[in-house]
Amino acid sequence: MNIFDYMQKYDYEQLVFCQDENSGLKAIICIHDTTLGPALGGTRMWPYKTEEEAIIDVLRLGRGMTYKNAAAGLNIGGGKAVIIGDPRQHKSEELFRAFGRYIQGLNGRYITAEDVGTTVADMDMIHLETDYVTGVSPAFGSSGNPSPVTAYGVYRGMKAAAKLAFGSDSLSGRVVAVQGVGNVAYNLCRHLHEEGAHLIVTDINEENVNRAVNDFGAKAVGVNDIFGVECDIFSPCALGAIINDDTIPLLKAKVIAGAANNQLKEERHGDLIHEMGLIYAPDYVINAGGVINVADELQGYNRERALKKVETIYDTILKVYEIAERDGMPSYKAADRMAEERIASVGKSRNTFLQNGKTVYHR
Ligand SMILES: NC(=O)C1=CN([C@@H]2O[C@H](COP(=O)(O)OP(=O)(O)OC[C@H]3O[C@@H](n4cnc5c(N)ncnc54)[C@H](O)[C@@H]3O)[C@@H](O)[C@H]2O)C=CC1
Ligand SMILES: CC(C)CC(=O)C(=O)O
Repeated sequence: MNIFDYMQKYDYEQLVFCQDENSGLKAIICIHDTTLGPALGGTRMWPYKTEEEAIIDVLRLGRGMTYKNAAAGLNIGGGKAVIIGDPRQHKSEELFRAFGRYIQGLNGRYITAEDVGTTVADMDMIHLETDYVTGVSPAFGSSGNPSPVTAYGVYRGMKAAAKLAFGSDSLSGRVVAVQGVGNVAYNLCRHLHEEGAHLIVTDINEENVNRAVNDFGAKAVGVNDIFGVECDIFSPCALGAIINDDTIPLLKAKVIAGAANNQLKEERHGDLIHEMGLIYAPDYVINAGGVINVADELQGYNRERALKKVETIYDTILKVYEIAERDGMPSYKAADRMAEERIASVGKSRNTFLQNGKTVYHR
């Protein structure tokens, strides 16, 4: 991979490699675009097989955050970080503190939070070294674990998608197939169960499957069977690239609405599901609840205000479909257009000179 060519193609600002021999830290921070504000996005800890795999992941995820934050109406740019390592084996105070010092060194250009493989306890350790971390324990005045709020946003977005597909946003009696019932999807299943939806779930982690079966009466199926089950809504809540050549022909759902980042393996898969008449709630629009919640901390956290904003994901999904219909394009492209237009217009207005006109938040 030619990194500079790729960065130029998608207009990345900065890629930071962090290593600390003492703690074993190997991390990469990606700052994609800070037109709207400091880059905010979580830190993923994952046992990447190669360094290239980690670089590609952080670049894709960081750019996704630019679009997510812009589409959510936040004054926040896009970035992400990855730590190469197994979250079950390689976590330590030294590692997260070393990582926190690298974040502090960026002086607010990048602000972190949780993602797959990291927890509130990890953010607390990062917080020992830097202020530029959100999703820290509520005891510090922070918003805590973003997953339940992400789940609430996905639930709201799923209702909007149901309205578009079925003419009613009620999920009562609807069958929802959920792939991956981890932190976000467990909370999503709770909302769906409370509204009277029927759940079909799968996960590579048996404990997580059993929890959904016991708590919400979900039906469990095998990991490869989830794509082809009879259902109204397919909800991808595990990892990315799950809408692809192998899975699309199996889908029986009319709606795709889930929490996972980067659900489309390639853009053409978004075109394909559009041609098939499926309603697709673009991933970064529907899963913005967590980042809306942690971004609220930058103004002094107010949960009520954050949840009110998360509720608007419902309207944002409807707006994306308005643009899609107006401009005759698939929903994923309409979401990109909406985000890009906002970044371009705010970027233009920032051309006016301001003494000390910094966009970095000081907490
Ligand atoms: N936690 C948050 O607030 C946010 C999460 N997301 C995205 O939502 C997704 C889920 O996030 P979390 O719930 O926090 O992660 P998590 O790690 O708690 O849950 C993911 C679940 O998927 C399962 N899984 C992994 N591969 C699988 C496979 N092939 N088949 C079935 N199950 C599989 C895992 O065992 C786990 O239970 C991720 O893609 C994440 O990037 C996006 C926005 C915010
Ligand atoms: C988990 C969030 C707080 C931020 C993020 O990285 C995301 O939305 O993917």
